[in-house]
Amino acid sequence: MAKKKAKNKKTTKKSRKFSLKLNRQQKVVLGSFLMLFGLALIVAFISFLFNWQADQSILNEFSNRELEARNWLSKFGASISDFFIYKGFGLASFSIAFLILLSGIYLFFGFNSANLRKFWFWGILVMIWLSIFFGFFSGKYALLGGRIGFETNDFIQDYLGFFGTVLLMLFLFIAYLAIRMKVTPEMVGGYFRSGKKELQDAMKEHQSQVAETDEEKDWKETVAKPVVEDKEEEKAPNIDLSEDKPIEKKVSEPSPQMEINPAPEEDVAMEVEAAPEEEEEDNLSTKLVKDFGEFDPTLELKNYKFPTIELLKDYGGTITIDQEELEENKNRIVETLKNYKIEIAQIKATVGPTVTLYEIVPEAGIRISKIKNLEDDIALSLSALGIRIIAPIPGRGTIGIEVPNKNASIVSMRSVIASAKFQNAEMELPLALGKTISNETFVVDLAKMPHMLMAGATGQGKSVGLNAILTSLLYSKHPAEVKFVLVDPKKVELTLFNKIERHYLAKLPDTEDAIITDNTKVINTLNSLCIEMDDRYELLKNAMCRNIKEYNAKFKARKLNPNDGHKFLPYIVLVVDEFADLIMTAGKEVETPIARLAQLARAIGIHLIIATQRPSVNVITGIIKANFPARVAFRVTSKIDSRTILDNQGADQLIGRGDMLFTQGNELKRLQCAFVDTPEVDKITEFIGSQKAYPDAHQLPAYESEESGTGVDIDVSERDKLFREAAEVIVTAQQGSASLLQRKLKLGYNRAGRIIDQLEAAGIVGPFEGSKARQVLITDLAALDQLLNEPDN
Ligand SMILES: Nc1ncnc2c1ncn2[C@@H]1O[C@H](COP(=O)(O)OP(=O)(O)OP(=O)(O)O)[C@@H](O)[C@H]1O
Repeated sequence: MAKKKAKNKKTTKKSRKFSLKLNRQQKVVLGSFLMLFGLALIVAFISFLFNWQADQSILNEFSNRELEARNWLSKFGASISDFFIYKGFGLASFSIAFLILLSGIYLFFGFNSANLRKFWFWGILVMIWLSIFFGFFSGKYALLGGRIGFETNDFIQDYLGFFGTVLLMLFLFIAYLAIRMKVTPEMVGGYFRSGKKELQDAMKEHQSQVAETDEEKDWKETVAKPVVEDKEEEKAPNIDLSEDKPIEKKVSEPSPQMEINPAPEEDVAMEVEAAPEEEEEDNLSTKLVKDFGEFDPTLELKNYKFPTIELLKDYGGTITIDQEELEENKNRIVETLKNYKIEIAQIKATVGPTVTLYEIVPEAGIRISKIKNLEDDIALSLSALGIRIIAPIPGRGTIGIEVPNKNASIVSMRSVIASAKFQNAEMELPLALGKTISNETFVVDLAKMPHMLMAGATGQGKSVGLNAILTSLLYSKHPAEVKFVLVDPKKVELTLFNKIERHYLAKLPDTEDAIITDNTKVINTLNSLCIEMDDRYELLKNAMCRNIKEYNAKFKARKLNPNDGHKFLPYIVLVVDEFADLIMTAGKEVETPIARLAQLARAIGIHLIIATQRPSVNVITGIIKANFPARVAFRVTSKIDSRTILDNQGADQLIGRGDMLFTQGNELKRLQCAFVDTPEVDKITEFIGSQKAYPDAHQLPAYESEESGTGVDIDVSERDKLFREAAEVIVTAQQGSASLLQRKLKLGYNRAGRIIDQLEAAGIVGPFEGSKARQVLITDLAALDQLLNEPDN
C-alpha cells in the first residue's frame, strides 16, 4: 500500500513536472509574443524570397554593422529565413511561421489548446512532406525544398529510385487525406458525380448515422406528453375571524407567493474558435440540425406513452369548512391569549387540507416572544396535537397559529399532478410534493435542490412521500431523460418499480435486480455512481460546458460528436430508503461516496434523495447534512430529531399521515404530502412496464471494489491474461507476494492483488497470512506446467 502511494506520488510529481500551467496573464503575454513572432517570420520569409541572393553575403558577417541587409527584418530576418528556408525546409517553412502565429492566437484568446496539439502534429508532418516533395525540383530552384527537403529526397531516391520515391510520396499523401481529412473513395466519387455539395453531404450523413441511435429514422415525430385535465387551482378559503364580526366566508386573496426568481443565468461568453476546422464543425452542426432537426433522445422509444391521469385515484379531497370548529378554535385562541393579557386586533383563518392557519395581529405593544412562549398553553386549551406557532410569519407581519383540522382531507396525487402548476412547471425535475397550508400545489425542482434529505418516524408518510416523488418524475420525464437508482434495504417499499426496470432504472453491469436491497451492493453502486460522475465531468470538460443542461442542449444541437464519446446524459436520481440501516452496517464506506456525490454531482445531473427513520447525528452526519440543503421532515418523535433534520423544532409537533415540513435552507413550509397508494403505483408501473422498453436497464460503469476477487472460487475463464506469466514469476521466486508481481510484470496494485487471488484459487499460492508473503505451493516450473495442463485448470 505504502509502495502504491509512493508510486502514485512519483507519477503525480512526474506529471506535474511536465505540465506547463500558465495563468491568464502569462498566457496573454506569451500569446502576444508568439503572434507577433509568427507574423515577423512570415514577413521575413516573404522578403527572403526576393532578397535571398542579395543578402547572402551578410550571413557570414552578422556582426558587421556596416553591411545592410535588404530583408524587411534586416539581418535577423535574413538569418532566420536562411536558417528555415534555405538550410531547412524550403517554402514549407511557412508552415512553422503559421503554426507559431496560430499558437499565439490560441493562447492570447484562451481557446482550448487540445486542438493546437493536433495542428502542430499535422502541420509538422505536412511541412516535412512538402519539403521532400519540393525536393524533386530543388535542383533548379534551391529555395523550394530547402536543404533538408533536397537531401532527404536525394536519400530516398538513392534507395527507392525516382519512381519509388514518387510512389512513396503519393502513398503518404493518400494516407494524409484518409486519416486527417477523412476522405474515402466513395466521397471522391460522389464529388465527381454531383459536385462539392454532395461530398459535404456524404460526410455529414456519415457523422449523423453515428448520432442516430435507433433503427427507426423518423426524426420528426415527438413523444406525446400525457394528456391531463388541467384543473383550476383550488384556493384555500380564507375566513376573517375578527372578534366583533361574525364568521363570514371570504374569497381569499391569493396568498402571497414567494416568487423565486431564478438568478439570471450568467451570460456564457461564446468562444469563437479561430481554427478553420472547428468552424467547419459548427457549420456541420447547423446543417445537421437543418437536415434532421435537433437530436431527439426520446426517439428510441418514440411511441412511449406517458401514464394517464386516470391511473391515479381521486380521493375527492375537497376541503370541507366546519364553521363551528372554526368559531370554537377562534374563541379558544382569543381567550387563552386574553388570559395572558394579550389583546388581538384582528384574526383570520385559512383552511388547508389538514391544518387551518389562524393569523392574528396583536394589539400594538405586545411582544411576539410572549405569544411564542404560549405554544403549549394554546395547544392545551385547544386540546389538539400538532399546534405550531409561527411568530411572525415571514413577509406578512402577522403571527400564525396552525391548528390541525378535526377532519383532514386527503391531498390526492391526482390533484397535484393535474394542477396547472405541475403541468406548466418549467423545471428539469419537477416534484409535486403536495399542497401548502393555503391549498396551493407545491412543486419544486429537484435539479435545483440539488439533493434531499427526508426523515420521519415510522408510519408517518415517508414511503408515500418517496412514491409521490417518483410518481411526479414518471409523469413528467421520458425514460430517456431520467434514470433511477433505487436502494431499498427493507426490500418491500420500492419493489413495485421493478416493472419499469428497462425504462427508468439504472444498474451495475452483470447484476440481476436493478433495485438494490443488499448493503454490499450499495457500496459498489455508490462507487460506480462516483465513476459515472467523473466520466460525466470529463465529457462536460471536453464539451466546454458548465452543467448537464448546457451539455445536453449542445448535444441536441448536434454540436458534440458521438464519435468522441459524447452522448445524451439522462438525469440520475438516487433514492435511498432507510439510510440509517445502511450507515449502521457499512459506515464510512457508504458515507464517503455519498458525501462525494452530494458535494460534486449537482452539475452533472446526479441527485440524491435519502430517507431515514432515525434522524440521529450518527446517521445524518455533519458532512451529509452540509450537502443536503433541502430537507423534508415528517413527524418525528423528539425535538432533538427535529433539530437534527431541520435545524429547527417543529417536526415533533406534526400530526403524521403526510403532514410535513419542507425547507430549502430558508423558511420552513408546512405541507400536506400528496397521497399515492400502492395500488396506484402498481397501476402506473404496470402501464409503463407493458410498453416497449430499452433492451436492458441503463448501465452504470462497472466498479470493482479492492476486496472483490478475494473469493477463492474464481472461474478459470475469468483469469487474467498474465495469469500464467505471473504464476511462473511466483514459482521461480518462490515468494507469493503481489508487490513482486507489480515489479516484475509492471502491474497496478489492484490487478496484481487480483492475480494473487486467482493463483490462490488455482492452488499455486497459499492463503493470506497477514504481513508475511503467501506460501508458494508449487516447487518448480515443471510442476506448475503439469498443474496448469490439467483439464480443469
Ligand atoms: N400524504 C398522506 N396522506 C394521507 N395519509 C397518509 C399520507 N402519507 C401516509 N399516510 C398514511 O400513513 C400510513 C403510513 O405511511 P407510510 O407507509 O408512508 O409510512 P412510513 O413513514 O414509510 O413508515 P415506515 O417507515 O414504517 O415504512 C399510510 O398507509 C397512509 O395510511
